[in-house]
Amino acid sequence: MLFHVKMTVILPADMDPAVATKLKADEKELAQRLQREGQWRHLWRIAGHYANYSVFDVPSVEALHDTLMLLPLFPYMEIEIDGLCRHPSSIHTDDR
Ligand SMILES: O=C(O)C[C@H]1C=CC(=O)O1
Repeated sequence: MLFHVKMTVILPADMDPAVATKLKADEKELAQRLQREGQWRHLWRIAGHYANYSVFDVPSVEALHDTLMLLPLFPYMEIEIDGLCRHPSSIHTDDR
């Protein structure tokens, strides 16, 4: 199942910079692993914002929820999710 996910990161203004740096490094490591494994299909920065648009390919809504909760920055994110399905006018036949 494909999901379009918008993640907006809001770090507390008084967060220790060293803690923020570690969280971002851990997040990057997991994000890159999930991309290599194929669950995190797309990851795009939203220009001008500490936010991204992502596409996840996971077996279920529960799997998406569990994956997002693993993200080190999850406690500092606002997340919006839309389920995706094929558009009847799409010319791409190689996707689900
Ligand atoms: O930077 C972000 O958008 C938040 C998060 C998503 C992937 C990652 O490495 O950090």
